[in-house]
Amino acid sequence: MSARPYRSVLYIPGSKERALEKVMGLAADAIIFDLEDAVAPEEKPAARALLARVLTDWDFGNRARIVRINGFDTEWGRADANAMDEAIARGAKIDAILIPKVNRAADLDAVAEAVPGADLWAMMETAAGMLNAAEIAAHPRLKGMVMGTNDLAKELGSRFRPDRLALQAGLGLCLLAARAHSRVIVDGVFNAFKDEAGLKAECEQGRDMGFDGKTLIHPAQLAIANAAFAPSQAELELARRQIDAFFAAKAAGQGVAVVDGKIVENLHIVTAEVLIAKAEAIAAMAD
Ligand SMILES: CC(C)(COP(=O)(O)OP(=O)(O)OC[C@H]1O[C@@H](n2cnc3c(N)ncnc32)[C@H](O)[C@@H]1OP(=O)(O)O)[C@@H](O)C(=O)NCCC(=O)NCCSC(=O)C[C@H](O)C(=O)O
Ligand SMILES: [Mg+2]
Repeated sequence: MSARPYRSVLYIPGSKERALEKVMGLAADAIIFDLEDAVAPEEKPAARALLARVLTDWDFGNRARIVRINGFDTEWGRADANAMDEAIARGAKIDAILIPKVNRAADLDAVAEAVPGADLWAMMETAAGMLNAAEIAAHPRLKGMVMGTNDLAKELGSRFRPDRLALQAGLGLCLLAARAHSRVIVDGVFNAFKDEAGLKAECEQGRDMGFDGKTLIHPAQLAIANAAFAPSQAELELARRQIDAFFAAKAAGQGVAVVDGKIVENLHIVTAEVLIAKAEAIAAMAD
């Protein structure tokens, strides 16, 4: 699990200078500067140049900066990677390059070579990607995975359902792969950006499954994701009581404590400590 919070990961089209300015005042834990699907083909060269400039000259604070490039099988992918590599050499702060439609681990190699100065993240959004999630997660340069639930639904031919039944197998496979290799993993976007109740429900589903956060498409979605993926006061209070009770039991020579009628063992203490560390990391983001 990552020490840095990734509750809210906001996509911004790399072509929209106004939105790029606006994000410097928004409470996003991470930003995906998009050169892929949010940017029209005729705008891609200008968006690439704009991103290289703003990532060098502007201060995006402590938000993680992730650039989604076009695939290397398109006419824009290599130029995107080269532009970001050159920007890094000039001092741009780019934490990671996000590669779309990753099908297998070997898809990461060419980007790893082209941009040696940034971590790699993978869009998990194809049927082949789901089946190869474990080898993708094991790639030595990979640090994070992002669910691309729109593309995945398109490939599967599945219909939208509030419970995301058709996507559950893929979400679960990617989550297993990410956790097996200690990678960050964030859930897909919720397209109906004016539907607050729907977003809240989907955030809570992703959180309960184990995702670190949710990718978002509009600033109005930030507060809901930040709240859903942060530990609540009640959870923190319980975690502290579990820790106190466990160490009191241990001092008395017992390996198990009971809190609120439930057993607390070593493994629950690890979970409680991770929760408290997450709350501290979130508080540090706000400083
Ligand atoms: C969805 C939008 C097209 C809506 O745009 P718009 O109608 O302009 O929204 P508003 O008028 O409500 O905007 C209000 C202000 O907020 C700023 N804004 C809007 N969106 C963003 C943003 N994403 N980041 C930062 N700031 C934003 C506007 O500039 C307005 O500011 P102001 O001028 O001060 O009033 C639009 O939100 C949008 O384009 N969203 C991003 C879409 C996107 O990135 N899509 C690609 C990623 S999703 C994807 O690809 C998923 C994956 O691959 C998969 O397969 O699932
Ligand atoms: Mg996609």
